[in-house]
Amino acid sequence: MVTDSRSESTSASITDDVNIAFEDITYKVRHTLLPGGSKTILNGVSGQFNAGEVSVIIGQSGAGKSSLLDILAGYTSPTSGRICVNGRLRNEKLFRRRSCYILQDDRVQDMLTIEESLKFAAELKLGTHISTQQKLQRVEQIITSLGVSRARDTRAIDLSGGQRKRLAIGLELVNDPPVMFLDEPISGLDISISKQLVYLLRRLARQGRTVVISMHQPSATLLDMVDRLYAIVGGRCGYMGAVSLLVPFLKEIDLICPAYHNPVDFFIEICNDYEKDLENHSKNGKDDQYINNIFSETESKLLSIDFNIKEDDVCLTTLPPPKEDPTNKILLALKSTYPTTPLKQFAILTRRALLTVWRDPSFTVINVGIHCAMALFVGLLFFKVGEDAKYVRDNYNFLYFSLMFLMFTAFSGATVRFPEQVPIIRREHFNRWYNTGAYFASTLASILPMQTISTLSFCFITYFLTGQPPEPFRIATYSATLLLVSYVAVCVGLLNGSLFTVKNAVVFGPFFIMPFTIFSGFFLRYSDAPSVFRWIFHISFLKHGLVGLVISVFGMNRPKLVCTDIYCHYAKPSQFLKDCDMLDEKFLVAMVSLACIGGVVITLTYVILKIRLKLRW
Ligand SMILES: Nc1ncnc2c1ncn2[C@@H]1O[C@H](COP(=O)(O)OP(=O)(O)OP(=O)(O)O)[C@@H](O)[C@H]1O
Repeated sequence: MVTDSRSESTSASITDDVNIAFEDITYKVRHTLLPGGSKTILNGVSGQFNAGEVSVIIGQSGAGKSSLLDILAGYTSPTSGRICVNGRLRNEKLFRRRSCYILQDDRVQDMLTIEESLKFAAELKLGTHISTQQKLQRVEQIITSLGVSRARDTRAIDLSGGQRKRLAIGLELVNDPPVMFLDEPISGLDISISKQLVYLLRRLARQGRTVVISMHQPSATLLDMVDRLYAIVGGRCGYMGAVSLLVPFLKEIDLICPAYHNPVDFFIEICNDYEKDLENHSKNGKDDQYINNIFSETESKLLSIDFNIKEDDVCLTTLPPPKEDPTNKILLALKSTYPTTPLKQFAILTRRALLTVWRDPSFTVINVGIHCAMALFVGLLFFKVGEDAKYVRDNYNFLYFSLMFLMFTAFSGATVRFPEQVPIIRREHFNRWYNTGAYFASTLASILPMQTISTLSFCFITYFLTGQPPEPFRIATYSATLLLVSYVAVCVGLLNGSLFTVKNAVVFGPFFIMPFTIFSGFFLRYSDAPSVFRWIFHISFLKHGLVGLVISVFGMNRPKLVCTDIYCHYAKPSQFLKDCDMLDEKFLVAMVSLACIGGVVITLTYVILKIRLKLRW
């Protein structure tokens, strides 16, 4: 029956069917740590979704539709139960290679246009067995099929809610997966776009894909394009079968749907009152007698209805499968989960991130502008303090302020980076666009150039305005120190952002930075600190930064300074180094320490991001 129904497909069919069956799925969540503090979301539900069909999960809000979809897509694990693919226990890794999950959250890259987003997706998600020409053709087909041709050059930030939703769907259609899960894909779309979208999904299903969609309450027009209904009532199955058999099913338990009434509307209205009867009658999803004539019914209905949809506007051809033997399951399971190599992923993601950064004025013009404006202000405030021994203390204050300013700007800019991106990364990573390492490296590669420009602008303006020694070697060490400090601050900001949401990251930010500030050596010298706290100086990147700056300006055998007063205590720079507890400090050691702290923070951030994506927290 499945094969017959595919004859309407205009293009080649998917070669291997993926039929999904699930049995006794229970899903519980803990809302408190106290005993008994768990809530059962799904209660022993069973059912099956087949290739070639459009299956729709319906139910009231909070019934458990998204939870079931999350479990079927492999996004969350059930507390108990079995999921089988083509009659055998599902292999998660293999399944993820062949499926995509379009979540309810439709966040996309705001600074990219529809066409750019789709092209980046095609580059990342389609392997080398697809030519560039085919990739572009695919992008064109998706733009036309989703009805977004007129907005193709509009940045996502300026799209309407419905257009963003369609873009989010289009991004996952790029690689032509055999199994598609879509959570509420038509919410926020008008009826004509909803029809076009469901019709597209139906055509994709007819090419042999397994399409499972969750919807609140599909309208009668949409129902005509649906093959299988799976109704959830309070975490249990209330019906599984053909749309046309829902009314007879209800009649068997004396629930009569009024004539000319949408049966799904009727079902949703009465389901709460008859929860137990519905569960018993459908055997919690185990009864398959209502799925017998799914196709013949819906096909005949559909052919008799004018959908007012232009066939050519809703068409996606199937893509050639990768050159691998799909029957060799062991080899496939061992192979990388991603269609492109990590290096290629890194290159594409870096290009995408740089384009995004370049288009976001807060990261370019404003960032550099603020650094230059602040450098001019500070430079004038501490004008020429570096030339006179009388102002050595002021010069020291200037050095510390520079350190703090660059640290804070770098830290706060990086802090919001991950929390803003996590919903997007989570979706893309789950749908196997790229691995965490490639994404992480591309984030660093896209932040550091802008950080370098901003920091160096600040460095050079202040260095000359404050009258520091015009010696190339000192300029180089001074700039290198500030650059390294700002890079480490970026890493600490990323670490903070990898742990929290935007709000919490901003609240916790100062707590992250405070220990480094107190133990920087500016407020409290190493030798004056209680010995129990001294180790913190060694891990404070600000301490090593301050050492680097002070040595650059006052160290490295700097000759006696000019003194315009009767007496200058710090005319000899070595006296100042002694009083700062820095006489024995080495510039190189400070730089190596900074690099090591940066390395540790980067590694920690990467591990946390990886865990966060794995646990989907
Ligand atoms: N982690 C969780 N902790 C506590 N309750 C949860 C958790 N996840 C889901 N729930 C609850 O489980 C129920 C089912 O949630 P689910 O999102 O699956 O419903 P839904 O049918 O998709 O609803 P909607 O159509 O409104 O999206 C809801 O009452 C929800 O509050």
